[in-house]
Amino acid sequence: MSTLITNIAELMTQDLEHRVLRDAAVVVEGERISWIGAAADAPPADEAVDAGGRAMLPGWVDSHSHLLFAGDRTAEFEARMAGESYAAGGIAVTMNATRATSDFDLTRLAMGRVAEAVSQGTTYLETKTGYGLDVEHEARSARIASTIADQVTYLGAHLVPAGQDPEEYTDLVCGPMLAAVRPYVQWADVFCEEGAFNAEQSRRVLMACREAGLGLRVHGNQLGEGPGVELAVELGAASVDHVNYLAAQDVKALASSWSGWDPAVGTGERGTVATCLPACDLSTRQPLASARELLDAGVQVALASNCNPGTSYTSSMAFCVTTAVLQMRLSVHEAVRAATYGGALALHKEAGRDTDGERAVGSIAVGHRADLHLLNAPSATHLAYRPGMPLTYAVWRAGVRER
Ligand SMILES: N=CN[C@@H](CCC(=O)O)C(=O)O
Ligand SMILES: [Zn+2]
Repeated sequence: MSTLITNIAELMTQDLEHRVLRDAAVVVEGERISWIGAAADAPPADEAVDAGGRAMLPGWVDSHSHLLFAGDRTAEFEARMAGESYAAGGIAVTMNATRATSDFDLTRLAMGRVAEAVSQGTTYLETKTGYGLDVEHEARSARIASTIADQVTYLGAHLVPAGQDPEEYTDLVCGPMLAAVRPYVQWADVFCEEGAFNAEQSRRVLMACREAGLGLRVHGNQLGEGPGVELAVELGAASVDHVNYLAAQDVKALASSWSGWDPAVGTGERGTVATCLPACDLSTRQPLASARELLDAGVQVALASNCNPGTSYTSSMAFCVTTAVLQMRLSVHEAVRAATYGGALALHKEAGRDTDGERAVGSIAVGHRADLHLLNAPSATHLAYRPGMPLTYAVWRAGVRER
């Protein structure tokens, strides 16, 4: 079954050549893109969809979310808006609510969040464990996550539960908890921050997880300068996320991690993606991550929602893109790229890395997964020009029309 989507006013491909086509068309065959080009040259297909002069982008790739949770932290948010600072301790509130929720309800809640994200144009997403924090509940979160998300990250090292010895808990994370989640996860992450895990504990967790065959990610430099970025680069993590407080040597380390990468062809030795989480930064009243400086230094940047009940209770990638343009000084093209191709890069799913038989995501090109986002606007610029407007008009995920 093939579908021709024609009359696309602006097709922002986010491919390796950064092409933006005008008066374009796309043909979808099964779950992949089989043709793109000028609408006037489009081949026939089984069915046709008139895009009505709207703009099309790749579906958003949300490379950082925490969707396996129950409960609500409105009171903590209100306190923060009244001047309190964010602290890692709030995670325990969500841990208690999550543990007390049945498998059925936790699955239903997480599925609902995925549906919300997809209805806003997200077509590929990662999510994390991290609100179970014992062997049984981390394994349960990982198992449920593997049924609702495209990729799953083990975040047993999110917080040391009250009353537990930090070193003993770190042993648990590196040992029995890792073994229990291992069948369900591709990545491991650690919250390397004051009040969570120190550099030595973080290193221990990351090395054990790497030994177990997991790719690495780090929550780092969110609440102050710290060792997270340095550790992520040293251990070859795929991404370091938050990056609000960067010393000059952190930017340098991130940039040099990409020195063996050729962005024009998307090959070479990959570095550590800096993932910026602007919705979180606004909700925690942290300085917005310096995405402009990072891009100018040659770092590959992703934008992600960080959807979670504590610091960023939104899955709106459009909001992140809007903020990146209006407040972080990215161009619309750069912001959309960070929220599509950048996320794919952080998840090892970008063009050229189609090693496991699934199609590349985060860009529109022949052979890639047909993850398409049609805006109710003639150009992607409207994402910033009309902030907060519901601009998602249609979504295809792996070739299936979702909306
Ligand atoms: N910073 C660490 N973890 C989450 C927040 C977790 C929470 O407060 O529930 C984040 O990415 O912001
Ligand atoms: Zn997070």
